[in-house]
Amino acid sequence: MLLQIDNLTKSYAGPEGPTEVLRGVSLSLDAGETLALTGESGSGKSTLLHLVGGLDTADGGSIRLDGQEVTRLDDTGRAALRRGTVGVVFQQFNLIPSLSVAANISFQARLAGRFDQARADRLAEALGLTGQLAKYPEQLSGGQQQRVAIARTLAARPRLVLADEPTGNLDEATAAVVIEEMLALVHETGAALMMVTHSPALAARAGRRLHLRQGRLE
Ligand SMILES: Nc1ncnc2c1ncn2[C@@H]1O[C@H](COP(=O)(O)OP(=O)(O)OP(=O)(O)O)[C@@H](O)[C@H]1O
Repeated sequence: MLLQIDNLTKSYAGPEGPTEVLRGVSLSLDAGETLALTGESGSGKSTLLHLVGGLDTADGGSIRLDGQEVTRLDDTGRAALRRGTVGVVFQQFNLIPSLSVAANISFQARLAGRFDQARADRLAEALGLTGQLAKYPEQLSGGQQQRVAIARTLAARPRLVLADEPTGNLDEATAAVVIEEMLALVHETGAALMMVTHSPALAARAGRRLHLRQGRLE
């Protein structure tokens, strides 16, 4: 089992005391599996991805990823997890402004020690970025930046891809390319994919679908 989540809980401080955002979430994901997570706005989808990606800490429960207990990792351990095991495509693209598009795409793969120029070139081409490689992030549209963030994640060949509305800023044809590339990575490397989406078409491409309602899976 690549990912095993048990009874995960998370609250945030609100104006009227703590709000429970995740109320005992359990799920597991094998290598090679794809999962779409749906649920209305505020149901806790992004929070769940952040916890699995080690970007935030849980209040209770456990997240075992590739044999490691994520909830017990310190900052250094979580950084190592993001460098080597998990690739995230989140709504904030977090591109590095001082690096060209080409350098942004290769950045994570180099950190993970898995850089492969041919793969980076292929991804740039598939995602329609070949003409943008010498530019800097601020010179790109939102949809182009999103594609760079996706290429960067897939170039590093993570074991688990966490994607939060990965096609949110993209037209239908580009969205279809993005999902094909994510599924190809899973197929080629035996990675797993967990994506949050409001798009029924995107959710339909995943092998499994789970719905989050008020912090609980159904
Ligand atoms: N850092 C935070 N501090 C306080 N409250 C937060 C924080 N992050 C999220 N929340 C709250 O937790 C709840 C769940 O948020 P989350 O972003 O996980 O929902 P979501 O299902 O991803 O929603 P959307 O589809 O709108 O992105 C919301 O009520 C939100 O206001």
